[in-house]
Parts: sequence; structure tokens; C-alpha cells
Amino acid sequence: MIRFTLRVTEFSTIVCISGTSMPVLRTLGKVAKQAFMGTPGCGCQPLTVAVRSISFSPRQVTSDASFHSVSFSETDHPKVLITGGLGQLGVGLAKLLRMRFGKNNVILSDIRKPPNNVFHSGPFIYSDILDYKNLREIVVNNRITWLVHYSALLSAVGEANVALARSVNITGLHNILDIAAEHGLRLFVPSTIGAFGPTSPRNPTPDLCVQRPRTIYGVSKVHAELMGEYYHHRYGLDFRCLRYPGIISADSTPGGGTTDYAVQIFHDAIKTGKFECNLRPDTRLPMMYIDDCLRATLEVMEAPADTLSMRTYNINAMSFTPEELTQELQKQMPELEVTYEIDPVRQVIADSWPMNFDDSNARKDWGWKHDYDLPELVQTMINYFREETRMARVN
Ligand SMILES: NC(=O)C1=CN([C@@H]2O[C@H](COP(=O)(O)OP(=O)(O)OC[C@H]3O[C@@H](n4cnc5c(N)ncnc54)[C@H](O)[C@@H]3O)[C@@H](O)[C@H]2O)C=CC1
Ligand SMILES: CC(=O)[C@H](N)C(=O)O
Repeated sequence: MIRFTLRVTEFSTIVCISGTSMPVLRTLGKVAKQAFMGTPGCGCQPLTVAVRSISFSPRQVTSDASFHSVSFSETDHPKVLITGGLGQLGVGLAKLLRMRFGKNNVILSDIRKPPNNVFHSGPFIYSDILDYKNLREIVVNNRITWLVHYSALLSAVGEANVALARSVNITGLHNILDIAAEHGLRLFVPSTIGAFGPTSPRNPTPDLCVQRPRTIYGVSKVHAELMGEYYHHRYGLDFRCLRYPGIISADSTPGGGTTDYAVQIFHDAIKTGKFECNLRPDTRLPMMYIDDCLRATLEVMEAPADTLSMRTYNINAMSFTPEELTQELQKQMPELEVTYEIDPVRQVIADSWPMNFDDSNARKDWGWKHDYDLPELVQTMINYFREETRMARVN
């Protein structure tokens, strides 16, 4: 049961999920009244009062707690927090951002234990996005200015656990939005090709069109796009969102999505020379190499606000089917054998998603340009795994 009560001078929300009651008191006070009245001209209402009450925080982090104790010099660099940072994309993004802004200016967080190499590569902190006060402490104590919100349950895993997906992807997002608005953060939330559905135009799919996804993942991502844009217009939140295609990476594994086959095929091809694909050979989906995805994320975060005519953009690189990916791989590994054992859940999802993505607005507004097409992607992935195999033999 979800109940919302909204008054002009007070905003109280009670959220009950799966029988668990989680009362959350939010106080907007005067800002609600001001915001309702709107601002002439730009249509944006700058946030002048906290979105939620910020009167106390019961769990203050002690001054000697790990990296919290470092004193930050005033620089132009943002202080970045990445949530859900131990998934397929977070570690790579932290590496890119640390190269640009300095190691200690980028904090990875997750609810899982980081592997040793990640733990020793820069600041890491435990953070459950469902714990609002703890999130606020982290933002305050570390003087965070940018928040990259990666925590989510992906499409296939989400369908297998709808209640948890709703909680993490929707309730978690509400916490993130309020904290970002309260503290004037620049907020990046990724959306996905999965934010479209069977009634969307699929070839190509433009930025603005019908969005009626049929997965909890897609529904939660449309919700995130709309809520982020709403907070932008209502409270002046600096919300930025890219709809990612399926992302392909060599050194990190996907977290349970529909596009996972396009990563797994490389692992299996190198290890066994065989791959069993869970999508039909003619299933066309937009895909992108991870380096392009992470660079796009940094570029849109750094883009001057006046270049952004929208706050949610499609980004695109390539589009292929399992059959086409196999053919490209077989140019270098002619012995590769691919068979098909269709997963009906993933197939139905894939059949409702875009086949090609129209990202002309991102290219026009902030100069988006991808580097990797299918041949470069395949070459890069194969090189990575061959080198890894060679190193394993040497050691
Ligand atoms: N990888 C892809 O192909 C695409 C990813 N995206 C989006 O990019 C973002 C990152 O994706 P991936 O890294 O692939 O996801 P992933 O599934 O690999 O990682 C998600 C992370 O969120 C963490 N998490 C789960 N519950 C949490 C909680 N309560 N508090 C904090 N963290 C929690 C998990 O431990 C996990 O490490 C997601 O929002 C996803 O929707 C969008 C399109 C494509
Ligand atoms: C495209 C995505 O959002 C993700 N990889 C998934 O398949 O769920």
C-alpha cells in the first residue's frame, strides 16, 4: 500500500511495501507554497529549503572514521559519490572520474563487500540507498557535490523479484532525489532502452515518444526520468539522465539483464569455443562498449547547463543481433559454435525494447559521439580475454 498526502504547507508521506511499514515524514514548509506559486521566466524553482526535515541525524560518523577524516582542500573538482558502485559499471566509472578529479574525490559505495583490488584503489563506503539518514550523513560528512546513482535491479532480476525491485529502484530513488535536492547536488541517474515498451516506436526510438514498458525495471526507470525532471523544474535540481543501451564490458560482469548474452558470449567463446544464447538469433538491440558509456556519463555531467535542452537523452553506438555478433566473432574464431535455448522471459522483454536508438539530440546539444562500432568492440573484447589467458598461463 502506498499513501501520499500533500498539503501546501506540509508534505507527509507514508510508504508501506510488502506489508512492511516505513513511515517517512517530509516537511516542505514554506517552500511548497512558494513552489506551487511558480517562478516567472525560467519556470524553475530554486531550492531554498530542505525537501525533507534535516533537523537531526542519529548516526553521525566519528571524525576518525576511515577516509571521512581526510581534510578536503577547496578545489574546483566535484566530490563524487557513486551508489551501487560494485556492479558492471561503477568500478569503471570510479576509475575514469578518479583520473579526472583525483582519487580521494570519488567515493564508491554499495551494500556488498568490495574485492581487494577495488577496496585498495580508492575510497569505498557501505551505503544502502534505502537508509535515508545514512545516505545523508555520507553526503554531508564528505561534502559531496555530484551523485551518480547506479544502484538498481536490472530487467531480468527485477522480474524475478518485483517487490525488491520496486523498493530499490523506486523508494531508493526517492531517497536519492530528496538528498540531492536538499544539498544542491548535481545528480546523474541512468535510464535505459528498457524504459520503452511494445507500443513505443522501435526502429528508431526517439527521445520523446510513448513509454509504456512492461517490466518493473522499465516502469521504475520511466518513474526516475519523470521524477528527476519534475524535481528539476520544481526545485531547480540539477538532474541529468542518459538512457543507456545494453553495455558490454570485459572486466566486469552484468547484473542480470536482458542484454547480458552479449557479454557472456565473449567469456564462453574464449573459454570453451561454445555459447548457448538465450535470445533468438534475430533479436536486434542497441548496444555500447563500456568506455563509450562511461565517457558519455562524464561528458553529460560536465556539459554546461545551457547546452542541455532536455534532461533525459538517448545515447547510441551500435545495434546488432546475436547472429550478427556471432558472425563478427567468427571472423577471428571460425571454430565458435553458437546454439540457441530461448529464455521466454528475456525474449518477451527484448521483443518490446528499441531495435535502434535515435540519439540525435545528444549529438546536437552536447556533442555526443561514440568511438566503438561492432568490429572495434569485438576486437577490443577478444584482445582483452586473449591477454588475460596469456597472463594466466605465464603466472
Ligand atoms: N549494464 C547495463 O547494460 C545497463 C545499466 N543501466 C543502468 O546503470 C546502472 C548501473 O548498472 P550496472 O552496474 O550494470 O548494474 P548492476 O546490477 O551490475 O549493479 C547494481 C548494483 O546495485 C547494488 N545495489 C542493490 N541494492 C542496493 C541497495 N539497496 N543499496 C545500494 N546498492 C544496491 C548492487 O549490489 C549492485 O552492485 C543501473 O541503474 C542500470 O539500470 C542502464 C542501461 C544498461
Ligand atoms: C539494457 C539494460 O538496461 C540492462 N542491461 C538490462 O538488460 O536489463
